Amino acid sequence: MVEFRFDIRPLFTQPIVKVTSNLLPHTFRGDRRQCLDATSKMSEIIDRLGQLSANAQKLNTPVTTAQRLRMSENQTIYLLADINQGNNGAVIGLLKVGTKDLYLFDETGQTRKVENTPCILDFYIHESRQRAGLGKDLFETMLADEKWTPIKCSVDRPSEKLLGFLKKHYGLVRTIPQANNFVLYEGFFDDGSSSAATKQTNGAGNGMYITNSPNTQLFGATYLGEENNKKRMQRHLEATPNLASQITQISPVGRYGARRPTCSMAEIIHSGTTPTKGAESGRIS
Ligand SMILES: CC(=O)SCCNC(=O)CCNC(=O)[C@H](O)C(C)(C)COP(=O)(O)OP(=O)(O)OC[C@H]1O[C@@H](n2cnc3c(N)ncnc32)[C@H](O)[C@@H]1OP(=O)(O)O
Repeated sequence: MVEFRFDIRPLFTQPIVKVTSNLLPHTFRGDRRQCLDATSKMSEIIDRLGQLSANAQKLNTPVTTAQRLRMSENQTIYLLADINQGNNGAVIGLLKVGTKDLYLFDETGQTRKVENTPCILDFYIHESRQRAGLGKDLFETMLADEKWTPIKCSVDRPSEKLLGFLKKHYGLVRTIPQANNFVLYEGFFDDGSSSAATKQTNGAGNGMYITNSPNTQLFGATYLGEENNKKRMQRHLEATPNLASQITQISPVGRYGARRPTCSMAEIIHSGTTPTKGAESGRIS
């Protein structure tokens, strides 16, 4: 347990408090002087717990510091304390969460940009109190407060212990492979609304769309939550007979879309006219 030189109890009027960029517990009430005192103490608590979490995960630098929280716009730290410990009480654990815009692969390997993805960013329970259900208490409080469900959370580089925790308490096992450090579980993209979290409030509705597909180039972003999208596109295709062939002719992006070098042999054969498809790919028919 993590004890401090000061009494933590005025900061923890309840066992779990929530702290955002103002570095004050959500329950805090006080004047300016008390406010400065509280932010200074809370900074110390966050830095200590962040360092212990980094040590536990063998990270060179902490993921969680007071400075980082102060600079963040959409991160929240939940802190768990035992106010009956010793003379000053003790802090037991930390859970940092936030939302991010991420490019993610779905189950079919399609890339999607998901806005406001709920992310589990850092999680730590002091070694002396692990495996006693306290992590679950902290996590459940966070889920209820954020109105998130576990399956809709992405997890930033989870440790073996956290993987075990998610398996044990929420039955999360099967992951969807990603190209980044985030772990997603099967079911993340499920349900009609495709909403990554029930608390998404961005202007783009559920904020999820397929990227870089020919359809996106033709029709703009395809919002997956719209049940009528397929029908809308079908109607559009029927009304525009050439469109289906245009879709296949649209130049791809990335290295496949790069301009090919002119084939000088083809130029000689065709007297400087545009190379044929065969010549373009290096073959002379
Ligand atoms: C995105 C990230 O934050 S990744 C980093 C996650 N944090 C860490 O790895 C730091 C060290 N670990 C911890 O702080 C804690 O173990 C936490 C936060 C992962 C879980 O908190 P706890 O209070 O221990 O969880 P709780 O008691 O509710 O659940 C216990 C389950 O968690 C997992 N777990 C917890 N401790 C361990 C451990 N030492 N070894 C293996 N699994 C563990 C197990 O599944 C365990 O169930 P079991 O005892 O039946 O095997």
